[in-house]
Amino acid sequence: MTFALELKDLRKSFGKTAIIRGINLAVPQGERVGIIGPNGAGKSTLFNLISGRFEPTSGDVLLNGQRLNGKKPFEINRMGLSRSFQITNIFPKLSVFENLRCGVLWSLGYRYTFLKFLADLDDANERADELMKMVKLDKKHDVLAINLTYAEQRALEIGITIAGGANVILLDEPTAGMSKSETSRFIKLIKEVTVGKTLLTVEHDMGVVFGLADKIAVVVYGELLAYDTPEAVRANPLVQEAYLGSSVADLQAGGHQAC
Ligand SMILES: Nc1ncnc2c1ncn2[C@@H]1O[C@H](COP(=O)(O)OP(=O)(O)OP(=O)(O)O)[C@@H](O)[C@H]1O
Repeated sequence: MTFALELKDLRKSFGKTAIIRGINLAVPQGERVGIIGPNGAGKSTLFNLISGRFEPTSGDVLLNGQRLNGKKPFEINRMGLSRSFQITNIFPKLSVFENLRCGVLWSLGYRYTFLKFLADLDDANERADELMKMVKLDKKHDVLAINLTYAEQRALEIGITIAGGANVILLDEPTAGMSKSETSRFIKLIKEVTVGKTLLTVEHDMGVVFGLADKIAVVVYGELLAYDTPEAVRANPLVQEAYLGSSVADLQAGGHQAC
């Protein structure tokens, strides 16, 4: 079976310090995975290894069965993996529509060839319109990104992240900074726009993780402590032990406190 994403004995050290210590994980197409773990456990490092920002010290990352080792982030993106970077993908002085069209053109591999640009433009306009509806920003067509609310900017960012049709999507704390009601609307939106896609999120808010993920990967001290359904993870004594103090109650409740 080919998995959408596979990590094989993945390791990363900075100097002599081992941060990721032999992670094995196989994620089937269409599964939504929440990555949780105490502060400093290695979650961001893991994301950076998967998206090609860091080169593994040893081990493999496979995307749709293809080894990613040595590939640059933009090459990995073209192979079907897209990562959001909390607003930084957005051009503040472009409109919602223009931002999404840029995302589409970039994903089409548009390389400033004027004739190719013209040929692609109709398709790109159509796709940008479709994305705008998907992320519920169709009423904001001409609004400059800088003038959107924070939650709308995050929605635009998701639109740009999925613009190229990548089948594996990585989201860093997608609801960080949102109010409770914005958060639940946003979880619904993420679920809608990622139907059929493989989704990985790094998230501190347990309410978001338990609301979004089919499976939860628990990373502790650079190792995968558990990879299971939210119910099984919540009941796992090893996981509870890793989350000392109030976070145990939080885990059990699947509440909205940060871990
Ligand atoms: N580029 C780097 N060079 C050296 N050490 C690093 C580097 N990046 C991360 N680390 C170290 O690796 C460890 C894991 O960091 P990482 O950011 O991956 O953890 P995390 O689980 O995402 O933490 P948090 O939940 O606090 O964001 C930390 O001790 C951090 O200091």
